[in-house]
Amino acid sequence: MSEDLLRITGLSTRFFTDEGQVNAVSDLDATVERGEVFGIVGESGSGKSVTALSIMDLVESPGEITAGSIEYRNADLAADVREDHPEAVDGEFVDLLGVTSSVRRSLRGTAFSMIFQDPESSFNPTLTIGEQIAEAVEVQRRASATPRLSRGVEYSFASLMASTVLGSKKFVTAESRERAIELLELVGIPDPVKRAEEYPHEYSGGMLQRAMIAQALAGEPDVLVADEPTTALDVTIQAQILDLLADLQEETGMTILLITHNLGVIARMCDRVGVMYAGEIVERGTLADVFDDHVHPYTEGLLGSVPDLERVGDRLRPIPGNVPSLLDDEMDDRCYFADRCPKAMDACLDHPPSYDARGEEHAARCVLAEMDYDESRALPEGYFGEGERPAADREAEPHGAEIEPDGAGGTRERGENE
Ligand SMILES: Nc1ncnc2c1ncn2[C@@H]1O[C@H](COP(=O)(O)OP(=O)(O)OP(=O)(O)O)[C@@H](O)[C@H]1O
Ligand code: NI
Repeated sequence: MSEDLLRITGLSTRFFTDEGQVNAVSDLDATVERGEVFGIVGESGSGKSVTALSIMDLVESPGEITAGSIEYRNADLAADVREDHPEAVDGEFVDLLGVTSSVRRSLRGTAFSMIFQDPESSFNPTLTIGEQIAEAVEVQRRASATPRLSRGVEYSFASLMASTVLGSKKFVTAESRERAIELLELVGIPDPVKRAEEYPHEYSGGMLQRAMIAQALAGEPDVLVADEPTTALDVTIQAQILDLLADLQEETGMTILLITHNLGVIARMCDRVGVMYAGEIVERGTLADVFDDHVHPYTEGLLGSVPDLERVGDRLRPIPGNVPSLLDDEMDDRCYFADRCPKAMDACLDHPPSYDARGEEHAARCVLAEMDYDESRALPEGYFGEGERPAADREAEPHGAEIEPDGAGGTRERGENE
């Protein structure tokens, strides 16, 4: 039996901009089990990256987590923080939103690591790859050698030393350099001893992506958050990087939160998936729940836009209509998908809660989880403005959505996880 590693409840993240309040993530619930690959999929602007940044505690001003809890199961951490933050501890779980930012910082790298679409941004062009990975190893070793609650201080002191006093070359021990070479080997960099001496610009995109994964693994994290890790790569390299992530997951037992706009990648990699729309998870469950037994017409639309998971290079047919504005002032209190939904009914004018659906952990924010579609209750054509809502029986002009196939997905059988 698997156990929950992360329990996210009612998470909301807002950006307080000059244009108004942007509801980037709203009342999001999800659980992630230890050792699984949990996918988050959705159109551009649906809040996938902000969800990841919220988990990593990397949301920057004017953004702010305004509600919810992110509970992380870690018995040692629970024991460490119980005295100072009893209200944040529930058995082995610690609510990360209830502890100090220095505790949060101490978890970055050791408990949670993140990789991004563009690896250039996570390397310094003036240092060799080997040095930078060794530095990450060093920082994590020092962090785990000190009591957790003082780590925040140790961290900033360490990075100050690294950057200004000693220069990172001297800061890094021979042991850390060796570990860096092992990590490069682990992620499949050929001739790692030699490649460790090279600079980021000497690496190809795929190799740099591998190096970033090595850097993220330096602290042996429990959870690797991968935000569109292969989107910028060509198809063959994408497939190789996904295979690498799957292998690493199997070897190390780490948990992966994989963010992608590509359903093929989800089908190939994930155990369970959350579908995001307008800052909410609108449907979540196992691959079988979501691919074969979905409730939400948005999920249906996304899947309908994948012509055939086995075929590479087909253009997708995007869901007609536009992604909604996330400006608080412009969000009506209704189902946010109703204006694009072919099955919108009067009941959809109330904002739906997350309903249990047929599978055990299958949930959907859609009244169709509770009732059948009833044509006599359908909202009239043009209810949300002329031409915005496609009628169920006609095809509207595709525009707006940006879900693209890139061929890296699709080799894994659906239903494998049933
Ligand atoms: N720094 C910021 N300031 C204001 N709004 C922001 C900021 N960062 C993100 N947002 C808003 O939050 C919403 C969600 O963005 P997010 O980046 O999470 O989308 P996404 O699903 O990751 O999209 P993509 O697939 O394009 O990466 C968007 O409306 C975006 O404009
Ligand atoms: Ni994103």
